[in-house]
Amino acid sequence: MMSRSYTNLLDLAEGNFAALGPASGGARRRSGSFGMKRMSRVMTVPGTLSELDGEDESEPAATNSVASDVPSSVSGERLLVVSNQLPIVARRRPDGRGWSFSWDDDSLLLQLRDGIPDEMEVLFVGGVRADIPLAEQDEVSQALYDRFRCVAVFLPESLHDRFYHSFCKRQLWPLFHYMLPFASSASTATSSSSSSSSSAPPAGNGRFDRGSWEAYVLANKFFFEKVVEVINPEDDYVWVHDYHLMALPTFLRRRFNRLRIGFFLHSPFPSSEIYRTLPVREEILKALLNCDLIGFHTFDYARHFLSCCSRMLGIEYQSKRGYIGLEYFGRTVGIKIMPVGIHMDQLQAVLCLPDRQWRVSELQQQFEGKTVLLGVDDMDIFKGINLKLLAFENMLRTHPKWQGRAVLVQIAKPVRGKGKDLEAIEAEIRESYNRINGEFGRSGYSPVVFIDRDVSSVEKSAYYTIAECVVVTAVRDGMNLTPYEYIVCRQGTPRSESSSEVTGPKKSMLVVSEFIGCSPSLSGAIRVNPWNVEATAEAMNEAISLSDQEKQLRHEKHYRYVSTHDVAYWSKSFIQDLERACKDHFRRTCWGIGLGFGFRVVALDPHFTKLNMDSIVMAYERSESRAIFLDYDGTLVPQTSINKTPSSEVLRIINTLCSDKRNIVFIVSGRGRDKLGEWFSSCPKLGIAAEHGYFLRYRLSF
Ligand SMILES: O=P(O)(O)OC[C@H]1O[C@H](O[C@H]2O[C@H](CO)[C@@H](O)[C@H](O)[C@H]2O)[C@H](O)[C@@H](O)[C@@H]1O
Repeated sequence: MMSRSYTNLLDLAEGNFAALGPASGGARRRSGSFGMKRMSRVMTVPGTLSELDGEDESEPAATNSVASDVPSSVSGERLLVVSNQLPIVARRRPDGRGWSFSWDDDSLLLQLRDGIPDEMEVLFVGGVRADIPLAEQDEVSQALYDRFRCVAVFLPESLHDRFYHSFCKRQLWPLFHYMLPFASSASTATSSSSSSSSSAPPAGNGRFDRGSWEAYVLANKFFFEKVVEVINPEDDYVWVHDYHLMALPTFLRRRFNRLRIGFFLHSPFPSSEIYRTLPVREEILKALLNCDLIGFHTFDYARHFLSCCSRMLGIEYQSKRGYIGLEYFGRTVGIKIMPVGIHMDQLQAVLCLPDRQWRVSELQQQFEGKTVLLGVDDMDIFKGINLKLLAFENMLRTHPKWQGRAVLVQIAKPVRGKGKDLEAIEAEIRESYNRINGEFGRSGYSPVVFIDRDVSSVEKSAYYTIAECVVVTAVRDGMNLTPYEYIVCRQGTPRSESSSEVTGPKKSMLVVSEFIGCSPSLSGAIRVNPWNVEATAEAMNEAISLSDQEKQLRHEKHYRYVSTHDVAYWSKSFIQDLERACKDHFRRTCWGIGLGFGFRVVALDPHFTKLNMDSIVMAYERSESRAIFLDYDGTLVPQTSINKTPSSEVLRIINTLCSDKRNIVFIVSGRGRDKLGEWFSSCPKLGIAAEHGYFLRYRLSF
């Protein structure tokens, strides 16, 4: 059953969110991208296109837009990459005056440019990972646009808090990783938000909170406004990333009916049994369906999404020649399954750095005579770090030969979104490694080396190089690129361009959770259910005990895959499919209908035209004999009406039509003959085709 569509985007568009406080000046500005009106690609036939169709041209001229002075971009296709955060590192200048910016080379969003055709300019729209004071935001925006073609989105602090920390991190992120809030959560705990439109107390422990949802939608609108500042709707592609921005496609589609929009979800998409607990489940599905292409890392995530569309919206998918599509009001929404990869050149460049070799030697000395198992994870609640420690402890106990010989090095990268749950897990982890080191450690031997700080890429790659096995025990993870990085580091790189000698050991072993996105791609890994501590312990033992030949074979297989399915391969494939999904866009007749999240674009093949009222009236008046077939539900009574009985007004109109001797009027319906006969007993000149025509009642009188 469908839930009530709660938030009306039109309200939001009017800024009707009193409780969220005023928006920042910059983001409230409505500015168009260019001060010129552009020729439409579609030649419209008078009277056949909806009046709403002109929305694309409705943007006012640029005012205060960062892009208002960039006419050169008017021609040529561009890609706008929209994400919660820009691929930019921001640092306060040492003298405290102003900021310095650089590209974030580790950002996948930056790396994806390698798969984009050279002639396509890439622009980024997103937040800045630093607290830029309001007074400096305009200057920062201009600098980021001029130097990096990055369009900064600044959210007011309280909105950002509710959008990111409350709705994204406490509601969507856990749910998408299969963690349901407790049904009986107390109202005291974690959420700092208050609902602007609900009388329920603020939700604790991740229970759905309307105020946070409203903040999420409003934050998405801030991103939308920034896109509007720079977009050329007829030339640009927009590629939206991840779960933070799932409402954005609806804002974009409302304004630009024919815009080419892709979306990629980096997190898992959960089973429909989990997803359907989300009170705004239909709203989010419908918003995503305003895209042209929706991408997932794995077949399972896509399958879950498709079954949600089927069960919650009644939309079925079709698969043709290897492409999966959902028919949505005349548009086909493509589904793309393509796991992301790593940036080969960048990683190989790190492998060539001189200080890396030095660090590798240092680590080799430190762990001489030991077998190193390695974990590299973000410190978040789904990475299963404690499960890994428990499995390692179990291995040391059940295979005592490893005591004094095996070391688990665990790198735990701190994350931005802290929370109560994370603190509890950190305490649990600490307790585990202290216990293991207490029980099995001895002078010169610490079985667990725990590194809870961000390590440089040089240092990380050095650890990968000396590790005999990488272990990933995440209980859920969208993709997880740790195994890929490890494989490339173990392969090493030619010492010089003229030599084929390699610096890596060219053998590797992986123990990976079956609940992470990279697992299906790594057929040589030992897959484990991380909740099964004993089985994971056995897998660790097996991995480090295998012969070198076996480790080499598995390594080679993985390396072949990882090196050919890199980040450029992923983005190129996505953009190609997006182009393909949109190839008919500008040929089609389309118009927007529906309010709030019910908004969608109805698209028609150009051979269809919309009925013109004047021509119908003229044809009616001219004709000598007419056959009139009327559907019942949705035609004579509204689809949504609970009372399905025809109104007296409907009966009167039908009798008027029937009384004209030139008319033969029929109701054609799937409804039963008894009910239709009863409802239209006062229309003796009306014909009825009941039960899809299986039963016919011809007119009773002339
Ligand atoms: O913490 P957030 O700002 O909400 O971002 C979530 C995570 O995003 C990135 O990870 C996600 O994308 C990766 C690449 O597709 C995928 O491997 C991973 O499974 C996803 O969760 C980012 O790498 C993480 O650091 C963020 O925590």
